[in-house]
Amino acid sequence: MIKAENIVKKFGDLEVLKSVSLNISEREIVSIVGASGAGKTTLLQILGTLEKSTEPRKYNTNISIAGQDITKLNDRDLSKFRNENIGFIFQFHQLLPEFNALENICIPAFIKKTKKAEAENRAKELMSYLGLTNRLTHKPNQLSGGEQQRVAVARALINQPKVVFADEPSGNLDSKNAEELHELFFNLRNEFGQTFVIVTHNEELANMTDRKLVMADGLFETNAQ
Ligand SMILES: Nc1ncnc2c1ncn2[C@@H]1O[C@H](COP(=O)(O)OP(=O)(O)OP(=O)(O)O)[C@@H](O)[C@H]1O
Repeated sequence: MIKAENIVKKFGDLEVLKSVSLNISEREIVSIVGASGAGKTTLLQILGTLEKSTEPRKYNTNISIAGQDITKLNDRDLSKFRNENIGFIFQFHQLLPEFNALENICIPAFIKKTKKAEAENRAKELMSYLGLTNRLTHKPNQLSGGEQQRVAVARALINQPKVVFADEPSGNLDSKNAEELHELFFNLRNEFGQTFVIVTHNEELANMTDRKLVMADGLFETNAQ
C-alpha cells in the first residue's frame, strides 16, 4: 500500500531524513517511534503528501501510495489524490470551531464534491459507529477531548481513504480516552480495511501495532522494508 525509497529531507544544511525507505502492506497498522527530533513528523508529512521530499530526482526517490507515485503529481493532482485517498488525524484535532460536528466531518466530502445528502448520511453512519449520535450539532468547544478526537477520526474517514496517517493522535488525551482511541483504530481496520501509519510516543499503542519502526537521527534503526 505504501512503498517509499530514498526519501531525503533537508531544511537548509539540516538533513532531517537521510534516505529513508519503507514498505507498508494493505491493512497493516504501523507505528513510528523515536526520540524527539528524529524526523517522524517530517516523514509522515511527506508520505501524507503535505510536504515534499528534497530533490527526488537527484536522490532517486520513489513514493508510491496505493499504486500512485506521488512524486510525479503536480500540486493540483496531489490535492485531489490526498482528498480521495488519505485521511489525517493530528494531536490537536484541528476541527473548525464555527462548524458543528456533522459539518466538520463532511468537509472533506464536500471538497470531493459529494452530494450533501450522501455526505451527511455517511457522516451520520460514522458518528453512530463512533458513539457520537447525540453530538451531531455540537460545536467543537461543546465536546469533550475524546469526542473531539472521534469527530476528527470520522472526518479522516468520510472519503473512505485507503491510508490514514496519525501524528500523536492520543497525545492530548487522558489514558482512558487514549486507550479507547487506540482500540478504535484496530476496530476500524477490521471493519473498513484501512492501512494506518501512526507516529506516537505512547509505548502502549506502539506495542499494540503490527509493526513498530524506530527512527533515530533521520533513519530507521531496523529494516523497514
Ligand atoms: N519547517 C522546518 N524548518 C526547519 N527545520 C525543521 C522544519 N520542520 C522540522 N524541522 C526540524 O527537523 C527535525 C525533525 O523534526 P520532526 O518534527 O520531524 O521530528 P519528530 O521526530 O517528529 O519529533 P517530535 O517527536 O518532537 O514530534 C527537528 O530538528 C526539527 O527542528
